[in-house]
Amino acid sequence: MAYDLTLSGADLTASRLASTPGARKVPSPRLTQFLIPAFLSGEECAGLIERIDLAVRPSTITDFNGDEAFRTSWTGDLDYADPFVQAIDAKLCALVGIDHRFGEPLQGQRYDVGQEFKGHTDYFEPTGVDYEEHTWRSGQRTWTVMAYLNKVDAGGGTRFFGPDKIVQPEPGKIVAWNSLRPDGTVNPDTLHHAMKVRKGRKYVITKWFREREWPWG
Ligand SMILES: O=C(O)CCC(=O)C(=O)O
Ligand SMILES: [Fe+2]
Repeated sequence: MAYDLTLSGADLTASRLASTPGARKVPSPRLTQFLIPAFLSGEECAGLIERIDLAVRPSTITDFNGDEAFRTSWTGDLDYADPFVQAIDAKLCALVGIDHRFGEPLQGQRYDVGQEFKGHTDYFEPTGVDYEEHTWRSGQRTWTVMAYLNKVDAGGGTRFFGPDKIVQPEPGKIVAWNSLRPDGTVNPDTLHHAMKVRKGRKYVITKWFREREWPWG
């Protein structure tokens, strides 16, 4: 069997996403990004929401910039020992074709009315004071796979500044992008803002992949 050795791991993930039924590539030369409607079922979304609500703590950020209102949401860590969580994790890893070992533990985020996560990138800023601490073991973040779990009554879109596009929450919808450029450097065009929820609540899960293995137990 012949392999095309000119394809990178990122290319393989992109082609895998592109061939997923219903997937759409965002037509921007500035970043590699895909949208997939209703990838998670209603049952999967409901089970995740229930678990996030049980686990919430105030969200944190790296490289604090002095703005106390920068990320005002809730984070709920999802327990990989839970077979339900494990199945969702496996589904997301299979979607991008990246081994589970390269992913961080799945996180949930909840935004109540007025909560947001202002403009940020998911990669660790190479010039940031926290860079070494966050990357020495598993390396930089590569792909982000995020799923919206519910319909938000008003607000709560994710604005991407590279393509200047707002992705609206819809139950089970995936937005996935690569934080790195083809040469492996970070891509500032992946800057995004989880906009304030105006009415209702918003739930998402985020799965971040790394260059090297995550220290799973
Ligand atoms: O909730 C969103 O729309 C985006 C979340 C996000 O950007 C993050 O958790 O890094
Ligand atoms: Fe983000």
